Amino acid sequence: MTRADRHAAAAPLGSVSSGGPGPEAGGPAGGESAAPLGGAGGGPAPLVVVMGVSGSGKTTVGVALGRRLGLPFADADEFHSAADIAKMSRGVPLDDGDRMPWLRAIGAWLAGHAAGGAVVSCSALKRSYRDVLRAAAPGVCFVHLDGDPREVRRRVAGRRGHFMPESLVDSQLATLEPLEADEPGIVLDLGHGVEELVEEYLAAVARGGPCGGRPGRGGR
Ligand SMILES: Nc1ncnc2c1ncn2[C@@H]1O[C@H](COP(=O)(O)OP(=O)(O)O)[C@@H](O)[C@H]1O
Ligand SMILES: O=C(O)[C@H](O)[C@@H](O)[C@H](O)[C@H](O)COP(=O)(O)O
Repeated sequence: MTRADRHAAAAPLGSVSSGGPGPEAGGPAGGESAAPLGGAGGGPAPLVVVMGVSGSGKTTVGVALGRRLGLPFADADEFHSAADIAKMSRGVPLDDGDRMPWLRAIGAWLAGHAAGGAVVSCSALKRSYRDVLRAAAPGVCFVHLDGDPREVRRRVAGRRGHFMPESLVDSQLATLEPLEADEPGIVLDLGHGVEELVEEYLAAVARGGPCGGRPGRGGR
């Protein structure tokens, strides 16, 4: 049993506190009005990765999006090994070698949910990391929460009970590679309200944008 599985067994539904709900903790991500929306125009169910640096709001928005879409939610934090968590807790950024098995595990989770749709929050900072996720789950759409680094630092500094120190935000920002034109996804302003961001995602889908059908519509 992985750390993620163990967490999932005990995790509450729909929590957005440190770590958030683990893989499979979601089932459908809770919520009163959790009607599965499916893909735009009756297309495939959404398979969404909410990406961005630590503190951008991935977990919070991912939970809200999963709830709104009526889809399972998983937080990539729950796929980290204990060694990864210890390393970040010491203020040492993960490297590619640390991240690859983690990304493959998240990709496997996405692949397992490709038919019904799902939402994952995962930093997915580099193109090469997103390539790993896309290789496992070709229909995935990335929702990048981007914006003011000062707001990101403020959020991480104010967050309690999370292993990620504020000192690692600069490394996260330096590592971040924005979505490229051929990567299906959208960019949203992390400074907007959570429900506003959910609405912005839904509006982008309704417009038939990059996440409006899958796979493979590039551009934004
Ligand atoms: N859109 C938002 N507006 C205001 N605060 C937010 C928003 N999204 C997240 N937060 C807050 O910012 C902090 C970091 O959010 P979190 O979802 O843990 O980010 P991440 O998963 O990207 O590290 C949390 O305290 C959360 O409540
Ligand atoms: O690739 C990484 O270095 C980590 O995955 C990192 O990006 C992630 O952000 C941490 O797990 C902190 O968790 P939060 O992003 O939820 O703050």
